Amino acid sequence: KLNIPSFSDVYSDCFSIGAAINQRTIESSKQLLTKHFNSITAENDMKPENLQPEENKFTFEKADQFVAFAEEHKMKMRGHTLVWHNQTPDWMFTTPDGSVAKRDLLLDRMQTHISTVVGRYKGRIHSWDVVNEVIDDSENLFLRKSNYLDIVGEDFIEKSFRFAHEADPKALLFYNDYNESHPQKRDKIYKLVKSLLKKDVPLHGIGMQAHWNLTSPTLDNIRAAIEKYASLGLQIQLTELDVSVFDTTDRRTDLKEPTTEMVALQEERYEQLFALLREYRDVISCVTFWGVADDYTWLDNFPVRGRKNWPLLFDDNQLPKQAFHKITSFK
Ligand SMILES: Oc1ccccc1CN[C@@H]1C=C[C@@H](O)[C@H](O)[C@H]1O
Repeated sequence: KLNIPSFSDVYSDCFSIGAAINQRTIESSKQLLTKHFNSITAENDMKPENLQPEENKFTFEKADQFVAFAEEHKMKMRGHTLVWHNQTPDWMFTTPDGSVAKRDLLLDRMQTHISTVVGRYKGRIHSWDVVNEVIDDSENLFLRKSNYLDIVGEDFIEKSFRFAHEADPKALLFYNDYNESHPQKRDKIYKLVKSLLKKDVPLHGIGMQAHWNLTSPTLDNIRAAIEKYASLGLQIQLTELDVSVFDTTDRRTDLKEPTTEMVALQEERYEQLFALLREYRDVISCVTFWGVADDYTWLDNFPVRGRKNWPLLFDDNQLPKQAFHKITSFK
């Protein structure tokens, strides 16, 4: 049996190695988690709808369990996420009589949510995805249209960071987004973050979600994005890495397992990606995968519900793929 090295040990002088977890995988992948990872993120259980499902009714049991697990196993914890247009309950934007909330009410609720959540885990959560996905994917729009933008206005973003910083001045605060290596979106993320830094907003890093596939984004575009974000003097983290075996337009549903060509391409892709990430180890502080092993990935339901995917470094029997061996034997 191959002697399998610890992923996070091999990368200890590069960056932390993280994984998104949920109630099921914290048990089913416990061995892999404690051996290979030194950072965890709650995949869904620390999103607004799961922490404050009703106004002033906070449900912290699961988050408490994950934070305790991280501390027990000397892992860092990433808080995901405080302000996001998705997975946020409707009450946040609605007055008690059912009309649309106004600016001051929503700002109060944002401050309550952020200060209660960040305050509860003060000194225990190393970094927060304070704001998630506010840049629009279309060419002619800067900020994504959302309830936050419509009701509060553009300053909902800086307010979010200031609320979080007040609640835990030591936590590292991140702006997090996907398609972050596409030149156009990259430039808009850069513009937003630069404008926040100019206003002395407490923002310490950029989260590149890194939901990638076998061909996109190109290594050149990833390199250019890392360079551009690093030029702001911020730390960079990959926060949701997976390498889908399907490209964004491929809706095929016939496969019961990845083709041999997909396996070979994914192996090559992971080897190239980690060679590039190691080159930028001075600015990259953590690489978090959006899952542990192929036996559970959000991509089994996105963008095609019920379509199996095999995006991670451990297969659906929780065994390391050849790609794992390739990226842990560079020394
Ligand atoms: O790749 C995307 C394409 C369209 C919308 C969102 C995303 C990524 N959005 C991420 C994915 C999964 C969720 O669990 C994360 O919280 C979210 O940040």
